[in-house]
Amino acid sequence: MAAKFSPSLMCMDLTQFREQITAMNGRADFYHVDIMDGSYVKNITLSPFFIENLKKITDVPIDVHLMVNHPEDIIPMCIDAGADIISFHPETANNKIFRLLNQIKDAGRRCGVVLNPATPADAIKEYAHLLDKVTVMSVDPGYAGQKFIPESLNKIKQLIAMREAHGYHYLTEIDGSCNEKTFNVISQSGVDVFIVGTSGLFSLADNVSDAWDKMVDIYQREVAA
Ligand SMILES: O=C(CO)[C@@H](O)[C@H](O)[C@H](O)COP(=O)(O)O
Ligand SMILES: [Co+2]
Repeated sequence: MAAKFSPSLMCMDLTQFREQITAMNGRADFYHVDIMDGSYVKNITLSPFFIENLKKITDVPIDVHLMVNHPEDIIPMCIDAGADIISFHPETANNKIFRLLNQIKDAGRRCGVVLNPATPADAIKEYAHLLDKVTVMSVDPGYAGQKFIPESLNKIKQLIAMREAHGYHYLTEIDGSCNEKTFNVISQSGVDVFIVGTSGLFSLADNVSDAWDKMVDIYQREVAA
């Protein structure tokens, strides 16, 4: 399967919201929307209000990454705002994981979980059959621009092996510091989706179309190397 790219929109230039989204609409496989509560992680970024406005100018699937202590409070807002895929951190929902995954699925949306660098792959084994996507964090959650954690690559390989062994259908995805320095090692893990933020995409050029072309060139050069 060819690599899929999902720009992390907390890293976009919000002064150019419409221009950047229009330029990426024919190119992005998903839009990654980080929602934080200032408590689970000490940062606050995008919101259901952002999703609602994004939805007006795109058909690209909107993929929400919830970094919040109470995903049950935010999931209904994301569904109402038009999110297509909703993922949360399993540590924040251990006493309600089946209820939340089924709530997302019953609304006709896709569901996923996001694994912190310290959370093992087999944490998902009781509900892996329900998941449409598993995201592996390759930085501790909360901020853009952090250093890549190479231990995350083995987890992706384990998730792919579990998928093959049991016939699960989830996509695998990596979030954190996907860029020129890491594209090659990440691609060797077999991951399906790369989330690209400041270092991998938005900092490459002022114009996001040029930045996208550069990113693809860099990816092809690094992965072929
Ligand atoms: O969830 C997060 C951070 O908690 C990510 O989605 C970042 O938005 C992304 O990793 C930024 O990209 P980099 O700056 O790491 O390249
Ligand atoms: Co994220």
